[in-house]
Amino acid sequence: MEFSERLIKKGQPILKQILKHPFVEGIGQGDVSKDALAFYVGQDFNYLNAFMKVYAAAIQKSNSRDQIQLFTNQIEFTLNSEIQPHIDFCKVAGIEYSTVQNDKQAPMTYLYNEHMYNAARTGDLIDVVASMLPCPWTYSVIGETLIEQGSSTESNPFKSWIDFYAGVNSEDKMLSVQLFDILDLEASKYSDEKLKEVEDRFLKSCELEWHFWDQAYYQRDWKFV
Ligand SMILES: Cc1ncc(CO)c(N)n1
Repeated sequence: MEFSERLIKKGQPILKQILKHPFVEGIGQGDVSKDALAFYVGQDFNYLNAFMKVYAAAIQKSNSRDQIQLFTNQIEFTLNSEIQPHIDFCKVAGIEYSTVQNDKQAPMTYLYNEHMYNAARTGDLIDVVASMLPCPWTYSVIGETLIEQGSSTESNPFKSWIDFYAGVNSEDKMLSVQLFDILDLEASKYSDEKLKEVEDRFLKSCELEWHFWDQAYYQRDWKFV
């Protein structure tokens, strides 16, 4: 079995939980609380800033110009295109995008960002890519699944959000395929023991995706700090 197949297989139980999460189901049903949406966008703005910096680490660790090109395109996409889904959520929440851009990192955002930075600091390209992949992977599956479920209707206020991650995500989907290809290419260089570590980084990021939705749904912030 290819390394990527193994990760996709092991990630299925978490992916299923993500698809069942009330925030994600709420997007499908066109019904998520304004507080949850505002909290999500503030945290996701922060997360995507970290995500772009981790792409920069992936560039440092790249082995070819094709890889450098891929990561460069992705930074550009995150910076200039991925603001659209944030604007979609802000519109439904009835807030200005600028009002959440200085929100402090909540605990799970901190954990997820630090988890990626750890891979950037201590790992090789394979560690960095494994920690980043659940981001495009889970969102492309969310988008596709919501489309398949018939949720992208004119009356759903999240239509544009769903279409972005399902359709534009032909781009996101292609991206996850390309990133899985990098993992397979790199995996051949490493021992089973090392690949177990890489798998752990990947699965932790999958779980952190679930926590990210959950944190925003319940607006869980630091309690004492
Ligand atoms: C936390 C998180 N994961 C994935 C994506 C998709 O890029 C996003 N915007 N935020």
